[in-house]
Amino acid sequence: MSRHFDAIIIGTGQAGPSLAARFSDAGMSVAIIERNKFGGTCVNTGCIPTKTLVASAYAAHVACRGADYGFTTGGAVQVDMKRIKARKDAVSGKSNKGVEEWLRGLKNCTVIQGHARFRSARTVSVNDELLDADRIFINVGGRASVPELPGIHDVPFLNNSSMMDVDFLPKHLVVVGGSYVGLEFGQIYRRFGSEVTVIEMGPRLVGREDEDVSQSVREILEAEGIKIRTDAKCISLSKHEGGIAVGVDCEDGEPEVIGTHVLLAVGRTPNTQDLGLDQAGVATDARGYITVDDHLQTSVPGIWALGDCNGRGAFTHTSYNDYEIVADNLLNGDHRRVSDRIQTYALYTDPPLGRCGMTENEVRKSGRKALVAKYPMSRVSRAVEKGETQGLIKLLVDAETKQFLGAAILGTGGDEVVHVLLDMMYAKAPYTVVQRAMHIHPTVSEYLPTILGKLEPLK
Ligand SMILES: Cc1cc2nc3c(=O)[nH]c(=O)nc-3n(C[C@H](O)[C@H](O)[C@H](O)COP(=O)(O)OP(=O)(O)OC[C@H]3O[C@@H](n4cnc5c(N)ncnc54)[C@H](O)[C@@H]3O)c2cc1C
Ligand SMILES: NC(=O)c1ccc[n+]([C@@H]2O[C@H](COP(=O)([O-])OP(=O)(O)OC[C@H]3O[C@@H](n4cnc5c(N)ncnc54)[C@H](O)[C@@H]3O)[C@@H](O)[C@H]2O)c1
Repeated sequence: MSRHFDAIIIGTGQAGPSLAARFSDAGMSVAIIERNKFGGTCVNTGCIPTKTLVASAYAAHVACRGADYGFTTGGAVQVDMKRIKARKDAVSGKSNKGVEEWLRGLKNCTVIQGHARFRSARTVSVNDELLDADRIFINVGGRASVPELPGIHDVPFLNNSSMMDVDFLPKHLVVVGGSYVGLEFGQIYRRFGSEVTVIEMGPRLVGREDEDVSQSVREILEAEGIKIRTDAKCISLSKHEGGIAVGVDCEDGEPEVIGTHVLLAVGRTPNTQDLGLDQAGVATDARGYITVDDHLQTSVPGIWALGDCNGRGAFTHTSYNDYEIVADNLLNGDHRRVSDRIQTYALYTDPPLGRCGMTENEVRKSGRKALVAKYPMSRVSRAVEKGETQGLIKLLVDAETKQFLGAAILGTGGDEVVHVLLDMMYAKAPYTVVQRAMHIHPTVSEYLPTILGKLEPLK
């Protein structure tokens, strides 16, 4: 005998809990299953704890720059890693508790802790119990990838989850992977006082971005004393009397980096291998991501996949947007589609990189006629006043429609300012709307009309 629900949700990431609440409000009976911590990656080992650490690192960095602003701290800035971790744990813990209490308080929702596994297209097992529903929603997220690097089984290494337990200052943190996870943690620990080396196998950091953006990010990190090794074609790990030796095999520089700790930040793997997807007939791609259509339905009618596990996004906002699409389509008879959303994200180094739409490289590849304008942050007066002049602004516009194609804002406030451009893209408005708008002084946004005045054909 199985227990029947109108809907079963597997995982409490960034889509599952909101979906449970919407269904519960609509009078549907819902079972939501979580095998680990409520709130998933973002809440416990991702966005929330890392951005809390970014804030501590920023405060320490500004304190170290006291002389630039006209104050002294009465000695060298000392970080207390136990207190930094306690602050991070408090912020993250509050959110984790909030998700659990919210779910347990929903009137038509049954919260079950345990590992869920499909037994058929309509049945799921958890803790030796069978549940069934006509609609099942998968929100199982992902975990840090562990590539089969030579020596990987011989040495200890950290990932984004185990980094959450670090309450000491690594003497020399070697970060393998020069993208979101690696660069955010790398800068955080450099600002806390660790020696940091980032090793990236590609030719540049944040390889999805344009060359000028990658180069600018690199200069910002190097200026803080982070060592960067790109083109590390053959990475290996081995024990060393000084800690761990990371073989880098770069085109230039030392062939080995000796660190006390290694952080692996080389991408994510979806949590789909132990879900019994074959029992339900749900298809995955070669990398284990659940294949979905434009409405997020899987290969099996009645089963949807939301968040990182569907490979259609890898951010909290894409997972939350998946929830909005599914809920609006099912409950409001809407026809929302994944393909209607515009790519956007931020890299939370300091200064941050705010991005929306296409990169310059992507625009070139698309072959369309475009206009581009670039402007250094050092000429933005708000940045000068704040003493935070690193970075650049780049705007891309379609030459014929005059609509924005994309933007990169690497600089103070870049994660917020980019929304001006993003919303114009959703509105399909021409760039002249922004150019004629009056903005507040002194802000980074007030420069957008000036920068748009410098648009020229993309060569
Ligand atoms: C270090 C780091 C920093 C990040 N920072 C940002 C950021 O600043 N901004 C941003 O937008 N994104 C960020 N991300 C990405 C973001 O965390 C994820 O995209 C987001 O959490 C979406 O996850 P999700 O909803 O797919 O599921 P998740 O949050 O991964 O949750 C899935 C849940 O399902 C549970 N589960 C899995 N399998 C089962 C099963 N069989 N049975 C029961 N439960 C199961 C898991 O325990 C987990 O709780 C960051 C990620 C990392 C790693
Ligand atoms: N600010 C944010 O929104 C944020 C922050 C952190 C993480 N995230 C999410 O988490 C996901 C994972 O981030 P990530 O940085 O781990 O992965 P990623 O896929 O963004 O980057 C992995 C990096 O590691 C490199 N790499 C891969 N294998 C390697 C190897 N064997 N040796 C050396 N380098 C190697 C890649 O070239 C790439 O630069 C991202 O896709 C992102 O969506 C988002």
